[in-house]
Amino acid sequence: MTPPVADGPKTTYAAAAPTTPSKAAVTTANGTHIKPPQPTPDHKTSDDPREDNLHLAIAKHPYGGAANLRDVFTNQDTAFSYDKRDQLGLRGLLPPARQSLSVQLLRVTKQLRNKSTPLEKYVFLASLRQTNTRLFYALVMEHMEECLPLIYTPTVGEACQKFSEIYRRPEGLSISLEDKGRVAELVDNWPVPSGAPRIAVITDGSRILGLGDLGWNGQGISIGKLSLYVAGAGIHPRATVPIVVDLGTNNKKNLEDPLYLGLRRERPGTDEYVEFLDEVMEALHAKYPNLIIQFEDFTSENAFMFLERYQNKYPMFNDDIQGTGSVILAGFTNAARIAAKESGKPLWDQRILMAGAGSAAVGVGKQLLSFFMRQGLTEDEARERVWIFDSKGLVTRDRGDKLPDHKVYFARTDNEGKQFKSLADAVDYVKPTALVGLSTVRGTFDETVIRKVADMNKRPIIFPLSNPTDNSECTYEEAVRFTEGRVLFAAGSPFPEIDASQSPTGKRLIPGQGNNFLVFPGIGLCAALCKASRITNEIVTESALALSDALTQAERDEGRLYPKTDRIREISRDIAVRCIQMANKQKVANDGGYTASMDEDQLRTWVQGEMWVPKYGGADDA
Ligand SMILES: NC(=O)C1=CN([C@@H]2O[C@H](COP(=O)(O)OP(=O)(O)OC[C@H]3O[C@@H](n4cnc5c(N)ncnc54)[C@H](OP(=O)(O)O)[C@@H]3O)[C@@H](O)[C@H]2O)C=CC1
Ligand SMILES: CC(=O)C(=O)O
Ligand SMILES: [Mg+2]
Repeated sequence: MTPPVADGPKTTYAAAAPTTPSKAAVTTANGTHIKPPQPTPDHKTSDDPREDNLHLAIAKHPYGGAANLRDVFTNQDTAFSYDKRDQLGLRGLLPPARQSLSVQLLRVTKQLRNKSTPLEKYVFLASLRQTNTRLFYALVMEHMEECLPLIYTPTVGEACQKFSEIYRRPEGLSISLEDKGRVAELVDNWPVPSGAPRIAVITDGSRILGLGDLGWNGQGISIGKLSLYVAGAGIHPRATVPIVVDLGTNNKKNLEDPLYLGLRRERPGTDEYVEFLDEVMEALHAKYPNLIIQFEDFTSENAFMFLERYQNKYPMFNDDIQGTGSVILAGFTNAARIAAKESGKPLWDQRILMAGAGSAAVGVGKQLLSFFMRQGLTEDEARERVWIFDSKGLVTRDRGDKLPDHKVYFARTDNEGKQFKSLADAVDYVKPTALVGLSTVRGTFDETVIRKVADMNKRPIIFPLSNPTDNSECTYEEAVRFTEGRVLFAAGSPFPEIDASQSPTGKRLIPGQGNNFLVFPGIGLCAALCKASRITNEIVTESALALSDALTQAERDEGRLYPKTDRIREISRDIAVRCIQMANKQKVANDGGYTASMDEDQLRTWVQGEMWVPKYGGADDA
């Protein structure tokens, strides 16, 4: 992520000693010893981004030992062995004690916990990532549940709002409209050899979480998402490219802020926008043909437009439309099973009212159709079970306003001329079994709305999914209180559990976190490993089914709708396996038949072996 120091020779990344777990024989679950076929010639390059033991290749730096400490990927700080200190010219530049990664972890955990606010913790963690990448990821992975809300939602929201203010040093690519015509040159400046980067997250900062247009400050979202690719799916940090395309901002506050680091201009019209994005996509693809590009936090109309424009041309997906659709399909399937069991009604007998009709809501609505269709409903019957509600009320064909294309599919025609301006009225009309919130507006699920849905259902499904926490349609505490603890709940940002002593049911209650971070790392890992030429809708749906299946019996017994987040690596691996199988079925895997030749156990072992682990290697971890 952070480029290596600029004042020395290029990193020795390409020359690092290769590890070749994929060539090793695989022992399957039944004990068979099978040697997988050899990879295609370009499958393993000397740039292989899994390469972890880069420090082995560091030579004594011509500008002095200190330069070795400044390379964030190779730096081990106090863990450098005495031999290596001699070899690299580090004697005297480090404290005398030599400490292992685990002792370093104790120190940084303490330092993190000594910070008082989430934003201070965010800044501390960002500084650690920019100083010693492996220690940062070891910390995040050791304390996943504690760190996730700091490097991701909700804290990343506040960090993006103040991104220019808390800026310390550059991370990622900033491609601005001023660079039009020379984007390829900028991409060439990215200091990682061609072939190595596997995943980019690109935002234009125009709709960051539910916080609106933050312009260049949206770079924090690309960085946050890619940190989860590394921590959650084992993508090598140097194989990630956080990108902000800066086309200006319509955020007056940013434009007037002397500290703001983006372009000081308003956003251009659609034609200029598209021409620029085309240039960016071409430049990235030309240098890195297998790069997976995740679109993140574009305004809804642009999100749909670019997905349609690029999805059959490049290996890309839109996380807000497709990732969110997948993660909510998984949680909804698990919730619907519980509700159906208790009500005795068929699994398909659901009526979903969505507050919000943007990229996320429409993405979720479309994925939910696949749930109904798997129960035997036709597409039209499935669509009849989903209602969308926007800032003007229930979306109907005869409402009188011109609907953008993405709303037309779900616009109702069965309302007999009646319009429903308040969500409470829409609830009376629809009689939903499930409320899904992707409206960006706190309080949309107020007491009246929640109590109505609670009166209609034994186990009401309520998913307030807007981020960050302050934008959530309701809190977990409210949902539990107004449903007497019967709610089946998932929110976009984390909420605290409710202790048995405070719970209306007398049992500990655990909220779900329905957030696309549970699926996008697995989808990206799949696409990167099998070099997918396209990320098809079927691959995305498969990720949802795999996530739903990932829930263990123990987790179900605790009432969870999603697996525990500290199992994210295992979940991402299993999602990647299922998605690779789907990619092979759809003939979009581009690895010369390498993954297609493995059975599921072999594939799981191979995927696991490809996942990067933050450690110094050998004796240096001791
Ligand atoms: N949990 C997760 O994994 C994810 C969560 N999200 C969250 O979803 C939210 C929405 O994202 P996105 O769809 O891209 O954003 P948009 O801004 O495109 O969509 C917001 C939608 O909400 C509607 N809306 C606004 N006010 C109200 C209201 N009072 N009642 C009902 N609807 C209202 C808007 O109406 P109109 O169309 O009339 O303007 C619009 O349709 C964000 O907060 C984002 O953080 C997004 C992706 C993933
Ligand atoms: C989670 C996410 O992608 C969003 O809130 O936009
Ligand atoms: Mg998003």
